[in-house]
Amino acid sequence: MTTTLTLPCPAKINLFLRITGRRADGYHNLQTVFQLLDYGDTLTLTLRDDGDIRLENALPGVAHDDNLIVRAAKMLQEKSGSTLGATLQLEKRLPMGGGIGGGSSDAATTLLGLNHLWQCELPLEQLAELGATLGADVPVFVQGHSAWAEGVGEQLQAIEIPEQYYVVLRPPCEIATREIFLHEQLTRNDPPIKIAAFLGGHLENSCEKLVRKLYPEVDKALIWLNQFASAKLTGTGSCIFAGFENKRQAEQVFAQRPEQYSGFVAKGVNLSPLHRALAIV
Ligand SMILES: C[C@](O)(CO)[C@H](O)COP(=O)(O)OP(=O)(O)OC[C@H]1O[C@@H](n2ccc(N)nc2=O)[C@H](O)[C@@H]1O
Ligand SMILES: Nc1ncnc2c1ncn2[C@@H]1O[C@H](COP(=O)(O)OP(=O)(O)OP(=O)(O)O)[C@@H](O)[C@H]1O
Repeated sequence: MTTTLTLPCPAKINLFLRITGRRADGYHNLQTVFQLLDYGDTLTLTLRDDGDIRLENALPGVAHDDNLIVRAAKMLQEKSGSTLGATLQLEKRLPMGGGIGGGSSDAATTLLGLNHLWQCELPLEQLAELGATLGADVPVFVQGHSAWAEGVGEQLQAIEIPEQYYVVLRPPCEIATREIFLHEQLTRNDPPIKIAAFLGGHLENSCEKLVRKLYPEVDKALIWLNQFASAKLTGTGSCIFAGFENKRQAEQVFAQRPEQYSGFVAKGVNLSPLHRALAIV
């Protein structure tokens, strides 16, 4: 029986983001394409038979019980009726408040990892539904495929995207998703498009104009990266990205970045590294 698993929590970028309306509960209906990346956090999950859920390393500013990893584990315990517990160790690489889905991906890896260790055998659809209550980006990480998404990101259609290398830069600021979605100047009336429009053209992120205005550091970073390739905001920021045909080109651009930008180079992948590791295809 497996008692320990070490699993990836990949990042995502939104290749474009349209906001098509606002629901009665205040959440926004979106159209986006989630591109999964082969870079992210790493989570080690070890079985405990006393039922406790213990995350060993705290994140700055996040209380133990508020961490999405702990919340996901407790939720699965409750839904599955399992009496088992887990010790969890997180190696955090993804910047928080970056629009690259770090917290959501950690939660998804927790759900899939514990589903396996505790032998709950809940199907991915049910785990995605559970995950959606923790964060709008959890379902795509649970389903594990780059996807066209609608609704608040839970209506997913897996798609194959030509694999490219991305430079992802993190300007020196953190942006709360909530702040952008609550802002009165956010564009909320993008006409809905069909998937063919994405496949055939160049689409924008509807949060970008507002984020550039509120966060001049993001504006500056986009101007810098745009010298090399078309650069865009992911999610509600603060990270930005640009795609390149090969790893060498991406690494050359990344190496020239001004020192105030952190970030990474990653390959866009259609199948999640998590699903590859768990051999769920
Ligand atoms: C912008 C995206 O990153 C695109 O992938 C996601 O939709 C955001 O997902 P997330 O960070 O998991 O967001 P959540 O933690 O679910 O929501 C944070 C806050 O953002 C607002 N929110 C979020 C998603 C959405 N479709 N509409 C919203 O209005 C809500 O005020 C919510 O309280
Ligand atoms: N395991 C976790 N990792 C990161 N953030 C977490 C975690 N658990 C709780 N949080 C909280 O969630 C907030 C959002 O974190 P996250 O890294 O997912 O932001 P994001 O990259 O903007 O996400 P998204 O792309 O989904 O908008 C953090 O500021 C933090 O307070």
